[in-house]
Amino acid sequence: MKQAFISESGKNHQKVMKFRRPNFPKFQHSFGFQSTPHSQLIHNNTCKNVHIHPPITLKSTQFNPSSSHSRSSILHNQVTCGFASMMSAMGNPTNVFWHECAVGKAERQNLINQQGCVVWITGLSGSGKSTLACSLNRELHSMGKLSYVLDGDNVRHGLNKNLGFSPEDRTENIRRVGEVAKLFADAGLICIASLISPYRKDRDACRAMLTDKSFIEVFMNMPLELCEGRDSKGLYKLARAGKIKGFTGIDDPYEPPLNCEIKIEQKNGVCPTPCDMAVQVVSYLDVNGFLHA
Ligand SMILES: Nc1ncnc2c1ncn2[C@@H]1O[C@H](COP(=O)(O)OS(=O)(=O)O)[C@@H](OP(=O)(O)O)[C@H]1O
Ligand SMILES: Nc1ncnc2c1ncn2[C@@H]1O[C@H](COP(=O)(O)OP(=O)(O)O)[C@@H](O)[C@H]1O
Repeated sequence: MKQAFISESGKNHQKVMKFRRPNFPKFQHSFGFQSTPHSQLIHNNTCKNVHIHPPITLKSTQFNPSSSHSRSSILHNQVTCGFASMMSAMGNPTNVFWHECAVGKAERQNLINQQGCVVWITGLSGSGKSTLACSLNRELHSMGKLSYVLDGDNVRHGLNKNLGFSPEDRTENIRRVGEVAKLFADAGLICIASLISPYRKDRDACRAMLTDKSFIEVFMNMPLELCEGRDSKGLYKLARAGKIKGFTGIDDPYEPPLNCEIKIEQKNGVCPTPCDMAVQVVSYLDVNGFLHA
């Protein structure tokens, strides 16, 4: 049987994966793993990353790394499997293989003495996302830490300039930024992504792209009245006048995070300064070991 099936077995994306292939009779495992909601089936000639809980060890006899027909690498509790016989997941290209390089994320991180991660800032327009992103970027820079900002507004001038604000376009906007952020994190950088990212499922999909707690969701928990009062771009006014349709917080929903790592909010009706907001995030990064390799 030239297929690898992944079947649902329980809640929260816990699934059972069974590999069946005549050339590898021993390679027939069932284990729970986290994956994206879309990954049901691995198709021919593709590779797939799965996050294994708990970590497992696969004997090398189960794979033949020198064979052009099979390939596998195991990093911590993440297994990368590539099988010529597998069939690709939804919409994935066929005949595409994963290429591993000699210099990996760990080496890059050692070089710059930090750990790659994604700081994902979400919140209403006007909640202070860009302000925090820039302030955090500056703070990290002054500490000798390498970071890069992916700002929703800016990315929409280039990579995502073909996207609007329909739910589908927002989902695609966030997916692309999530993928780019993942690459930056793999490069060893602290990637600061600042987007409204109003839908929980889209943010969760970005979280699922990363492993080992390196997705840090920061919720700008500012009341709509404050954001609207700021209205630095005049967009709320236009939205209230019906001149912009589907504006987040007015006639398009914002779904607040349920389990974010960091919440930035007012205290006694006073908003923290940009510097204080950045310090809050920096101390999280420090305590959680991201500021050293
Ligand atoms: N309909 C509608 N809803 C919300 N925001 C709108 C809209 N139209 C334009 N803008 C401007 O686009 C900026 C948000 O872009 P994002 O890429 O962060 O949005 S999203 O994550 O895809 O929802 C957002 O920037 P910020 O104010 O910095 O959040 C707005 O300036
Ligand atoms: N902590 C803060 N204290 C005071 N003003 C702020 C703060 N954060 C943001 N602002 C102001 O609010 C407005 C919107 O901030 P911005 O960072 O552009 O929000 P967003 O990126 O979420 O749209 C700007 O004029 C900015 O100067």
